[in-house]
Amino acid sequence: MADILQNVMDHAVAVARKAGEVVREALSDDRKVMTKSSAVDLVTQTDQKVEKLIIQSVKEKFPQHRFIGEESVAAGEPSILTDDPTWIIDPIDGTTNFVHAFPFVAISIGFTINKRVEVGVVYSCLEDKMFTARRGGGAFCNGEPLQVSDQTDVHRSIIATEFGSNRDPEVVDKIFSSLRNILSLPVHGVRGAGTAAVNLSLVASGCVEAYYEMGMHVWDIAAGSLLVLEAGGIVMDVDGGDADLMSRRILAANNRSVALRLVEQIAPYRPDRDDVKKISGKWW
Ligand SMILES: O=P(O)(O)O[C@H]1[C@H](O)[C@@H](O)[C@H](O)[C@@H](O)[C@@H]1O
Ligand SMILES: [Mg+2]
Repeated sequence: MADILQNVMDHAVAVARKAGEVVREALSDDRKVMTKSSAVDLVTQTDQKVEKLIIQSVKEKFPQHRFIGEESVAAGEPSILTDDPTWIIDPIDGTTNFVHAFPFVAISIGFTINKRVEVGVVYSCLEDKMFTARRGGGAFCNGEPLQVSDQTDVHRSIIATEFGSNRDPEVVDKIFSSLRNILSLPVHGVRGAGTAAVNLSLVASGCVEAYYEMGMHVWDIAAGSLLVLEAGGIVMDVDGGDADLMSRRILAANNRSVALRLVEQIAPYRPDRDDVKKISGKWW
């Protein structure tokens, strides 16, 4: 088992690095948006190209493994997490950043067995930072160990979050209600890198105390959530319950006391789960 996980880690790092090269090259000449002009959840050809590259390369080495990838799911593949070894891939986390050349873009690769993340790799490719974690083995950035912040006072904290891509007025109201509550606690600041994977790596690195969001997907958070746990932090639901990878809700923090102060301030809502989709009139 340990050997398999080491092989998975090595392969994930190698393929994330290769993917990062493709993203960096595309930054100067291939950022055209494929989505219709009014859409805010953007997709580019580079997202699709990079996901293909990652999946092909993993399939050659691990033919029995399953995949959940952002672009494959968009193309109709199921997004069901089973007990089988599964690679959970976001080829470009921060596609909107990529399109605008806003400099935080990550390749996120999580690997689960029995529905639990065992390996997490987040490559913040414009910063050239390779974040890695193995369950029980610590979290690292470019080989240096990571540790969450030791701040216990939420008033001395920076909290990361995102506005997401849902423009439903009720959802937008909830987002602003949470923000107003948290800002007026008060806290030192609120930030957002534009990518869940990078926000989670910022928690793991001790640069922000917490990150919360509702509406992102499993491929945005699978790898990063292990980084936070392995750097000594915690991951839970935004209502303080157990974390659920497929729920599209996350609160990751340096410690329980900061997390629970945030739970009191967050106005929760429930996006449709990642593993419940209506296709041709049928739920699966
Ligand atoms: O779509 P990508 O860029 O893979 O993922 C991002 C979502 O689009 C955005 O809505 C969300 O706020 C962000 O956290 C996520 O990483
Ligand atoms: Mg993403």
